[in-house]
Amino acid sequence: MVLIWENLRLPKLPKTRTQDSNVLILDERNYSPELLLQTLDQDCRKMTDEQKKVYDEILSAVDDGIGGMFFLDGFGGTGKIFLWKLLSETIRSRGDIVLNVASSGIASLLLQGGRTAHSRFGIPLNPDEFSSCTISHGSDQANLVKESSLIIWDEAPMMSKFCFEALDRSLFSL
Ligand SMILES: Nc1ncnc2c1ncn2[C@@H]1O[C@H](COP(=O)(O)OP(=O)(O)OP(=O)(O)O)[C@@H](O)[C@H]1O
Repeated sequence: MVLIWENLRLPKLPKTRTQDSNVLILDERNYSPELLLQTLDQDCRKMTDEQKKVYDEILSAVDDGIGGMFFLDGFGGTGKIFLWKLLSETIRSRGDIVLNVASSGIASLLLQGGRTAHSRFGIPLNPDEFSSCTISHGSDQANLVKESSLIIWDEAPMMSKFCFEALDRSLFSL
């Protein structure tokens, strides 16, 4: 007997992706697009002209895939976290990944899905000019970073420059 597979109405299995078993990636993609779009719709209208300019510039760098680094400075209460929230919601509503990190545990609590930069990237506690992060090539943590479209680092100037250099060095080797 010959079975013609096309004629058997078997359910189609979803395409498997290499990252489907990475719980860190699954966790970062576990946001409801419908809920995100609902709050986005309201909050996007509230943006000031200055916030909109920053939002557009960062988002177009993400969309164009050109990469880049942006430093946003402003007095307390001028809406930096408000902007991080909008950027995160926009990118997450598309099913893409944003890594929200902060220099301190307290600051990370204000970010959606926030973690300390030390914990997210495995930055050593006392870095020097030769330090690298503990994140290793091929690990779930490394694949999460590679899959991410944007990293938001709140209160970045609170950290030693060696932390950024360690991360930069490590990202090159992933
Ligand atoms: N365009 C806006 N429309 C309405 N509310 C806003 C807007 N921008 C900021 N806010 C609100 O103002 C308050 C302060 O904003 P936010 O916490 O984002 O400031 P911040 O610059 O991150 O402050 P800090 O540096 O102290 O952490 C928040 O309640 C935020 O929701």
